[in-house]
Amino acid sequence: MNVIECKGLTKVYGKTKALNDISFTLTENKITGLIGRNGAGKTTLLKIISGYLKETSGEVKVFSESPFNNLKVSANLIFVNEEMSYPGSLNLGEILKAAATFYENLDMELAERLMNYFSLDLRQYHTSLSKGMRSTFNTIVGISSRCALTVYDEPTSGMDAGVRKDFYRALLKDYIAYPRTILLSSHLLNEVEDILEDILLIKSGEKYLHMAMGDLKEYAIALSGRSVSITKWAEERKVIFQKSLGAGSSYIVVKNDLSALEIEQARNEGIELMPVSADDLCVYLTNKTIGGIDDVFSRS
Ligand SMILES: Nc1ncnc2c1ncn2[C@@H]1O[C@H](COP(=O)(O)OP(=O)(O)OP(=O)(O)O)[C@@H](O)[C@H]1O
Repeated sequence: MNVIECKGLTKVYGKTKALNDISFTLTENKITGLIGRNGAGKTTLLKIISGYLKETSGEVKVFSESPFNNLKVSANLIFVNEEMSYPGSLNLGEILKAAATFYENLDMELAERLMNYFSLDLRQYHTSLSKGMRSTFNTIVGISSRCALTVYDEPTSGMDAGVRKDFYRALLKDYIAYPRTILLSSHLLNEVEDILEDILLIKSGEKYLHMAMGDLKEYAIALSGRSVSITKWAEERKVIFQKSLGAGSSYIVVKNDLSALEIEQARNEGIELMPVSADDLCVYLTNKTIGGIDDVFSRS
């Protein structure tokens, strides 16, 4: 079943086109990572899906309905981000109780065990929490609500490394026990790649790719060797990333569509072929230039 369907989704803020003609479909019970650089449009996309913002044009359907101001959609969806605010008069325990009246699958026992593990007191107030503790509480609400669609926007912002790891582990464990559709945004693919099944990469408001994590790991290949040989290989294909290694050597990343014959030919020319990590590849694909930051310092 399709949980999210976007067709030609566009969002314009004044003169800024935050999303430009994005189309994709998410099927149920998968964890998808929405990856993109600062300003790529991740928050805008997640807010439209979650019904907080209206699209400018195109179509978005969540559980086959338009999500904007739609109570039926919001009862089955939780959007977790750092802007989550709660009535100041309620303590954390009361917030959880109020959430349980809206989210019928909320597991209060799990929420309390997670609160205890992360040293959060049910009697504390949201406003008195540190940034990292607020994120931790918000993610506890997100996990224990067990909504059919859980949307996280940079859920670990402010958390220390230990809490981040624990959060992703808790999310994965609960997801395995209670499968649901999870869409989470991050700039840092290496932090989330172990729990992702699919990746949706956006760049400057446009969909760049949407594929299984396993396919992303095979998407590109790096060639390293003498610059004269590498230049020849680069001429024949689209280069995703390139850098000089000094002493007449270069490194390029290209799409992994080399034939067995080409691979043999490259090796015979003394070129080393290497895999490219999914994390590095996402950075290269979303760089503004194919040389990355080195281009700024290059005078030639
Ligand atoms: N309320 C707004 N008014 C005007 N422009 C906005 C508004 N919200 C976002 N934008 C612009 O839309 C674009 C996408 O912003 P968005 O916050 O969706 O990106 P993002 O990928 O979530 O970024 P980050 O990773 O930095 O949080 C940016 O150019 C941003 O400046």
